[in-house]
Amino acid sequence: MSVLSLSKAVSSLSDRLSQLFDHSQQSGILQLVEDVSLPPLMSWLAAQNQFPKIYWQGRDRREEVAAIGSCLDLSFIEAVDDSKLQQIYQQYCQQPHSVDVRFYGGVAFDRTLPSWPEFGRARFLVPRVELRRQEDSAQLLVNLNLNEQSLAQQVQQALAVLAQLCPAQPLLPPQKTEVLSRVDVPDFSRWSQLVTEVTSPAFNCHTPKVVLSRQSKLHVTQTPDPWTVLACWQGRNPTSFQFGFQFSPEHSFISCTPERLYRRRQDQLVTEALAGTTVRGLTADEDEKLAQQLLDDHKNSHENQFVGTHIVSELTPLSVQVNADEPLKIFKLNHIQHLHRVIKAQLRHDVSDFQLLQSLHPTPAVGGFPKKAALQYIAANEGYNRGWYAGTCGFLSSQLSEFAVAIRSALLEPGCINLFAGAGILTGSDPSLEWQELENKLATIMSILVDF
Ligand SMILES: C=C(O[C@H]1C=CC=C(C(=O)O)[C@@H]1O)C(=O)O
Ligand SMILES: [Mg+2]
Repeated sequence: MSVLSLSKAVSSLSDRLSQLFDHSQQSGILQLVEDVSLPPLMSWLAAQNQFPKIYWQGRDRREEVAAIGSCLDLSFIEAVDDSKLQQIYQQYCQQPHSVDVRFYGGVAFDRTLPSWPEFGRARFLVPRVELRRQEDSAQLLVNLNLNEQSLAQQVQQALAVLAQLCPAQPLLPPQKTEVLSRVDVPDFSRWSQLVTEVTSPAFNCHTPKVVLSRQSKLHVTQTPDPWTVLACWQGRNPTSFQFGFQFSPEHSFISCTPERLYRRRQDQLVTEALAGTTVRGLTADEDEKLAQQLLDDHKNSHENQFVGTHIVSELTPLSVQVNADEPLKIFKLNHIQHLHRVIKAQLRHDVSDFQLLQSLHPTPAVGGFPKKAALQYIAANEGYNRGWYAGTCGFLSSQLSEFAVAIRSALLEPGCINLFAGAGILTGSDPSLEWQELENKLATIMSILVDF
């Protein structure tokens, strides 16, 4: 049987929705699925006028998702109530008729602090409509939440969303943005003070690593379309995760991050230590030499080691077995390269994604070591609110969950683009070199946004 085009699959699903029969004993999420031949998902998402909009592509390109609307939206503005989140999640995911319910969302860098409006300290949702590409299959899914409303009401809402879908439009490369001004927080002089303090023996003896970061606020004449920017970013770093959350037309958070927090398939977990950075060479020889220097460099290996050791010690009580790959490898991006160590674990059967998120996030690749002291120092000294930058974003489902670390990211708002970059500060860090590392980490997105 030939696979339906998206427009035919939408009509077929609409027909099926209209014919649904109300069994009053039904509860939870009812999911309708059609196999479909999909258009390019980012182009499709960019063309839609309904919110929220979510995009996700895993680093190994095994899953790509574009989703709009929601039938369940869990937003934690004042505090994250883990037990409530977990309870609601389990209630929706352990029902016999839920084929494959996924919760997409994110957790802020420091969930004990106020975060960005709309994004909250944590926000997870079950979309109304999802387009999913997985390995060789592609599906259109519609989710109905029978715990919140009657079947008839949910059907009506789903039909309205399907009726307003727009066809995908080709995405053109983004126009260069006119930057009126750029404000860095912290600025270089404050950054130097902070790096000097963190590397001083008096501080270092209790908190040996802090990942300091900077917000670069670009005031622009016109905010670009987030999906056009993300599509271009994806082209430059295809081996990174790409994701975006746009809860309303005004604000969007996009990321093209190389870093995985974890991927879990049943009880098999893959995570990693990604920290330690240098630039790419202009020739293959120079690139190789830079990679070797990075592998041999004491400060950078130490920077990575804090992350690996912490992850292994957090995973050990949750796992039957934990293995960290030896030796360290190199992860190459468009402008920079990182030290990389893969860590695998077989989880104990009673371990939930919420436990994993709590124990792994934030790793010393974005926070520091010890975690609590580093987070306190960041909150008191960095001078801006990180929100979802260096937070974690991804999806939860009963069989498969995956989260990326939200670095190499941008928050787009009316009239400004906020870019973020951080660097691990420890013994051996030099303020000017670490500042240059921040610039190197922004090089790809800056080359997409502005003319040099
Ligand atoms: C915190 C960031 O990068 C982390 C991940 C990889 C390498 C890092 C480093 O070498 O400092 C950082 O720990 C960022 O890009 O904003
Ligand atoms: Mg570094």
